[in-house]
Amino acid sequence: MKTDKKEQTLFDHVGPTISTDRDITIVSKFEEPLIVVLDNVLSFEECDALIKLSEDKLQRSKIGATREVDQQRTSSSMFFEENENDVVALIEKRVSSIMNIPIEHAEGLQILQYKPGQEYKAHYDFFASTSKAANNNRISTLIMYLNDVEEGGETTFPKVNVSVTPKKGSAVYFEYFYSDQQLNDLSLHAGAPVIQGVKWVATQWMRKQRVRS
Ligand SMILES: O=C(O)CCC(=O)C(=O)O
Ligand SMILES: [Fe+2]
Repeated sequence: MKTDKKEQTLFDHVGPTISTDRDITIVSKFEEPLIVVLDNVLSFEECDALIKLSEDKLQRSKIGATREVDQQRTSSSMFFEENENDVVALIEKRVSSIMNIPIEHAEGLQILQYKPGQEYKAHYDFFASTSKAANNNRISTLIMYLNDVEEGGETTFPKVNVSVTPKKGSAVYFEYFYSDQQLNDLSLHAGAPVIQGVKWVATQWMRKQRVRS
């Protein structure tokens, strides 16, 4: 007999809200792989501050171990250093409680900007098992939306038919640390092309082991 027992998840919050220094609302949940839409993750002031702090530092996004510019990802981006300023420090703390992973496992917060026509084609956030980075692989992601997008720019999970519309201050969380690799493979996702307006997001990736001292 096949037992459909669900696998343990990293995200362990129960009930409709997560209490951090802000009360974060759980808007919706897709169960396996776990994909959670969250509201009230960032204040509008924090969204504006992150955009302002990163605006002058944006560069064409690079991907993979070779850090090459690629058609896969046409956005512009930058990384904050850990604890780079008070806004980032407070957000990192909050994000760590949402993701239920110690801050020492967090990569630097990444800011992405997409203009009309720009996108991030379907990909996995974890590194291929053949890659050196897989020794301390990513296990979960939180994508925070820093503005409303006029048209387009949804985060889509094509294998499970989930689509999340950017909304200023809200976020989508997902994880891919299941022992069943088939579940991890369902976390394939994309940033759909922006049609009208600009899209800004902040992405937090967590690693299995610590990356900060
Ligand atoms: O922009 C998006 O909606 C997706 C971003 C993303 O997948 C990432 O930063 O890894
Ligand atoms: Fe991603």
